[in-house]
Amino acid sequence: MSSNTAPTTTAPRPANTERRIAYATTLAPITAGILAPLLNHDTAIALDLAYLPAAAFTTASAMDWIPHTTYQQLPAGDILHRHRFPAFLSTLATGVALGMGTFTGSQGADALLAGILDPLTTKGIVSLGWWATVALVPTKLRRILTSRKPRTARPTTTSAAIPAKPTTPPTPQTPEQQILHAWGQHISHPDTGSHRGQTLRLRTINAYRWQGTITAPIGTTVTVTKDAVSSVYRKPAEWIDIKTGAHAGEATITVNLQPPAELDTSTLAGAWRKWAARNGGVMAGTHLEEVQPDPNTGGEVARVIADDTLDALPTPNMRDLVGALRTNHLLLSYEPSTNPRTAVIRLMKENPLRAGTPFPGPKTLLPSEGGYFRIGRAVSGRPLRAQLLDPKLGARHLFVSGVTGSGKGGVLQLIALAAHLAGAVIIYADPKGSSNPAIEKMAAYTGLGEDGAMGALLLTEALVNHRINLTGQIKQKNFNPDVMPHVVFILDEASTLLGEKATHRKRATAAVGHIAKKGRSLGVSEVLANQLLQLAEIGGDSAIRDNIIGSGGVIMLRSDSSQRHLIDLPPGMQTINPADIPATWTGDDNGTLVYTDDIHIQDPESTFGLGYFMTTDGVCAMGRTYTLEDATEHIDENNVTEPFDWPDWDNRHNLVAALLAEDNEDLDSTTSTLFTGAEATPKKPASAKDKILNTLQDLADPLGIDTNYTHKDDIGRIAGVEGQTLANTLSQLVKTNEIHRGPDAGTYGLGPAPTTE
Ligand SMILES: Nc1ncnc2c1ncn2[C@@H]1O[C@H](COP(=O)(O)OP(=O)(O)OP(=O)(O)O)[C@@H](O)[C@H]1O
Repeated sequence: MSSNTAPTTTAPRPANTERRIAYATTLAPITAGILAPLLNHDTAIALDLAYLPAAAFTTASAMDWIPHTTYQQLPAGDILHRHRFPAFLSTLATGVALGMGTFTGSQGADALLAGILDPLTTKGIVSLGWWATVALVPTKLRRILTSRKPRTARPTTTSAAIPAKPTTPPTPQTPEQQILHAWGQHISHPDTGSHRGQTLRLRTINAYRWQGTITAPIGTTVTVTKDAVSSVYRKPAEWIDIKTGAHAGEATITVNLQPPAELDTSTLAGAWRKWAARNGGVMAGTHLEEVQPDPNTGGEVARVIADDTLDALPTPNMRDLVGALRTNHLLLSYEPSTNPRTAVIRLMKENPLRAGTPFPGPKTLLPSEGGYFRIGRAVSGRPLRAQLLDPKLGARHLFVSGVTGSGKGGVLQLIALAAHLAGAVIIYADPKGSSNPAIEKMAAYTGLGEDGAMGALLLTEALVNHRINLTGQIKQKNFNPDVMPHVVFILDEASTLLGEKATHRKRATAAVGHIAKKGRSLGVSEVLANQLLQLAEIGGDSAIRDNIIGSGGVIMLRSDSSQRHLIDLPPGMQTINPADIPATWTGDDNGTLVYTDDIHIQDPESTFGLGYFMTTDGVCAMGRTYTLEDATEHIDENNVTEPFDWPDWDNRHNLVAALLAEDNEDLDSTTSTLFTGAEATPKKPASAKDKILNTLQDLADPLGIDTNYTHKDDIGRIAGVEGQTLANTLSQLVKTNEIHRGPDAGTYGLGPAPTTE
């Protein structure tokens, strides 16, 4: 739909009227010249007097001094206006003829009319000038004088013409015409408009609103105001929106014909505009697009877009945004996207996560081509996915944080089940004791309690060391699951081993850091769960946090607000605050102020599993894990994968015992406060180092003169230390000069290597 300035079509006029006026205008001077000498004195004076106002009118008309409203009042005012210049010439010539005829009689009139025949005289020159003026009149009016077609007054535009006095009802018939007419009359009209020459082109019109484009004359800008439009169309100014168009001389206009949704604060659009996006508001400089109902939540969802004045959306303080939209944290979801100018806002009536999503079955945990499995649902309905093995990059790590009861165990169980179903080896360390029996059923090795968990950790580290050697030998650069199975090491309550007061802190920190660093290409994933993300809780080693979270991401369940400052949250997600998640779904602040015994208090439902999921899947969203209290029914205990690439696996229990003993020995040498006295000292198993040194001492020359060398196989057999542990311990003892290599390959002797002089 398009139109220019309001076409104000005048009523059809009898065709001859204009022609008659043209003839009269043309013939008036000649008629005056012929008749004037014949008039008696009184008639001549009356005619002269009548001439004066007519002359004044045509002169003023020719000079454009007469207001258009005056023409509108006159019969055939539009014709008078259109032919004002020939009318002026005709009046001029008529005045001269009238003057000559009435004041000098027939002699003067003859001289004026016939003087042209004697052009070289003064009267001839005057006559020539008069005839030239007279001749100019029909020349100007020739189109009308020669026209044979009945002529109707042509439609005119208000920017160029004067609306004629209507002879038929002038009201435009269609809504479009009415809008354009009113615009042409009151806004763009070249003489009377409030914003002259600023024309309107309509684009759309319906029962709710009309929209169009305002164009200013070249070289000027659009200055039409909402107030001006409001006054013309009798609509409140806040129903009207005027925005800059493609260039300074253009603007787009929307006039709502009924209260727009943006003004109704019970809608998302209204609340956003009035409270969130207001000047100085939490989301000033933004607007909503694609606002639509959200069947999942009974509320509304929309895209938040940065206005042209902003480069990127501001990062809202969620508390402010929740307040601005008059809602609560559990009913508002704000999801930024990778595009810094857009985000998704969801204002819910009912949080669909409250009801929880029952675990849909093992197939949801099977990895996609890219290694992603589903562990829950985001508030948008999108599945929440995590990844432990990337087909190209290798193993991924994960961090799960949340206060006690927030559902970390539930997340770990789902992750373990995904690993189990995918045929991965699970090594499970649970310092709390048996807090997740289902995971134990899936694990190839489980270490319970503090020491047990430490053993599982050291076992995983030894496996990583084995794979470092193995991949070096077979020259394998990237992880290949056909050569070695994927391993998932799960450490719950990590601070028990890594926290400031943890007994095994130093050793455990080194091991966790080592696995986090080397695990990717060796196919060993590390999944840590802890209440807090603070460095003090994870060995004081930022590399651990960075390597784990930077690898597979973090799942932040309900926690305290400081946690979000500890990691680099994805762009835009600085808004999230795990402390905003309440412990229960009922937390109505608008509840009763005064309680009596008969007031029913609803039992609260836990928000376990509810949190922010920031995994490598690219979305960072509020979501909740599937409801799965116990995974046992989905576990195949006869199908628990073991690390077939590691020969020492069969000896894992001895190995763990030796590694723990070694660690305890180190602890002993540095810690004297662990035990209160000699009587209280528990008998610890000897470490591999002790066993080897004792063996070599037993085999040494009793006189201490010669050095006896023993083959490592014999040392291992006598000391009861095997495989990798034997090799590692021997090389460690050589390094510390407690033993040295013998002249024959694979033999060792006690003490530092003898000096050769
Ligand atoms: N995904 C889930 N499905 C069903 N129930 C769950 C789920 N997650 C948690 N729960 C319920 O919430 C309770 C507490 O969860 P969970 O033990 O996982 O919390 P946590 O964060 O590990 O706590 P803690 O640190 O004290 O061990 C569970 O005993 C279980 O009843």
